Amino acid sequence: MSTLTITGLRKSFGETTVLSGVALEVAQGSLTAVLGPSGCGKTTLLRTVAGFERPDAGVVRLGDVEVVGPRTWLPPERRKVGVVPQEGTLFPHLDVAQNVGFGLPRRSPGRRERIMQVLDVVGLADLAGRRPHELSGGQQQRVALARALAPEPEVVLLDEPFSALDAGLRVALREDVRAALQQVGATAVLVTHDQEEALSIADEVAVMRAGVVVQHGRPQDVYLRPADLGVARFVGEAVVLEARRSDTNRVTTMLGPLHVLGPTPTGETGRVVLRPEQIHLVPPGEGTAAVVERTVFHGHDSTVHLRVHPAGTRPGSPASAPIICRVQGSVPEHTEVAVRVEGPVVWFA
Ligand SMILES: Nc1ncnc2c1ncn2[C@@H]1O[C@H](COP(=O)(O)OP(=O)(O)OP(=O)(O)O)[C@@H](O)[C@H]1O
Repeated sequence: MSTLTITGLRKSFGETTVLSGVALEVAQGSLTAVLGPSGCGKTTLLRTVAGFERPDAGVVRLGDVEVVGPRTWLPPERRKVGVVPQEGTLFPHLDVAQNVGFGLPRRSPGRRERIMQVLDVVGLADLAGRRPHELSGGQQQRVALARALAPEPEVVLLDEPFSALDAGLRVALREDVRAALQQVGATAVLVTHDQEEALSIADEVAVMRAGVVVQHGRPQDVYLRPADLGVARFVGEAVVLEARRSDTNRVTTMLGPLHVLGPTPTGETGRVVLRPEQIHLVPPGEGTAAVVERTVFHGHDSTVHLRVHPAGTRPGSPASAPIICRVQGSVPEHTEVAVRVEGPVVWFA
């Protein structure tokens, strides 16, 4: 498998610009999740790398091979790219082994062994003789992955491969898919609009917005050091507070003085972003006073919506602000509590 390098990729459909200069590098053997809202150009990006769309400009390289460039255009079948689409792309009249072998030369020696090898990687060697309609949705997607891996592609592209599955199955399958990709050392790009999926299985996350990659990095960095407020709000839940710089790396907010992770604040006023799990409920008097407005139960935890009343303001006054935090169990509405922030925050001027 090779490193995938994309630079300056542009694509418009008529008047609509969909990709406006995408740059992305996916290291050999790693999985990058391309995360972005509906319509930001994720699928178009994948289709361009696969060769199903022809870009207006830009370069795509697989290792040393330029597959798209100013004077290069390799058709899909010459690119060594494996594609796992959303769903329902298996041939219904072929069994599992025949589906997996579809992209392999008919009479190549070792064909059967290769089919069984990749079925083994996805844990389906026992089902080689079944037809697609005899498989669950998750098994069908694993066959689709085996089919993509069979011809030993340089890169594997997965376009929302779990979106048609129910929540529980999706979590289990994405772990299996990650393990299978790792086992064969695949260079892979997974497109998703599900931020939890992106953060949990990818080595790196590339956040796309309006046709460009706005941030690319390890999941922890994208979550804890978002490049801008838009990324902060899209990747996980964000609490945004007005802030005033008080020292080199300190700011004053309605939740008290906070430490800034970086970049160092410039200017006198700005906003800081923190995550709900940084906000802790403490007994009244031990933090900033707040009132519980609503608790939303999720099973594993609850989101508590609070309204904070900074010192000197009255309930309902414009200076009070809504924030959220997470707790185990539940807190009744109208409970008077106090909140304290742990850990650093990120500043935006
Ligand atoms: N063949 C096409 N002709 C015209 N417009 C297109 C074509 N393909 C995509 N678009 C437009 O390009 C934009 C981006 O589409 P794309 O499918 O790449 O987004 P996406 O981020 O994958 O969205 P989703 O998550 O909803 O699949 C959309 O506005 C879409 O309508």
